Amino acid sequence: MDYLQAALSEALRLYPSVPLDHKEVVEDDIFPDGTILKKGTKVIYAIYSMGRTEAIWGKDCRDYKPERWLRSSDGRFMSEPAYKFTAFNGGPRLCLGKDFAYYQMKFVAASIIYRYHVKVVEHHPVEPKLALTMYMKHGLKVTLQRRDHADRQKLINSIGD
Ligand code: HEM
Repeated sequence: MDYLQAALSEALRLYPSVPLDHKEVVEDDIFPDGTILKKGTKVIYAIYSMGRTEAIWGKDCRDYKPERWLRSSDGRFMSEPAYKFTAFNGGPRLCLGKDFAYYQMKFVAASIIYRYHVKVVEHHPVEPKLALTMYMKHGLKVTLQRRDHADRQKLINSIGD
């Protein structure tokens, strides 16, 4: 489950469901870098871009690497600060459904992987469609091959290896 949590977090880093978010300044303020913010100013922050910024995620920021979320010593999942991994917003308005969303994603992924071998159709174009929430422009075409009982049992036995 640690690896699945890491894989889902890595997918949300590169393809956040909410790609852009905006806030309104409630009273005059100054950002740590000196930017002056007047009351009423609208601030847009690009969650999509932040997930692909080298200064935040390092040289391999464009690569899909679930391992970056796993502690090298024991492979356990390590969360990142909400102001670094902003897919769920941060601070007092952090997504209220974050834990529930992970639970749902893991449940769906585990249920499918338990029953089927999933293979993405070769050369299928995978492109994001930017909107208020992000979609896949052409959906995701996959082939499913049902696992037989012995295969499912093997999968169960391998958990924790
Ligand atoms: C992968 C799934 C999800 C992502 C990426 C996500 C992301 C976000 C983001 C970015 C915000 C902040 C929006 C803003 O700035 O106003 C937010 C707020 C919120 N989300 Fe989610 N969300 C997810 C799933 C869910 C689910 C499943 C629920 C409920 C069961 C939920 C409930 C909420 C609520 C109630 C807020 C408003 C919190 C507040 O303003 O205090 N979210 N979410």
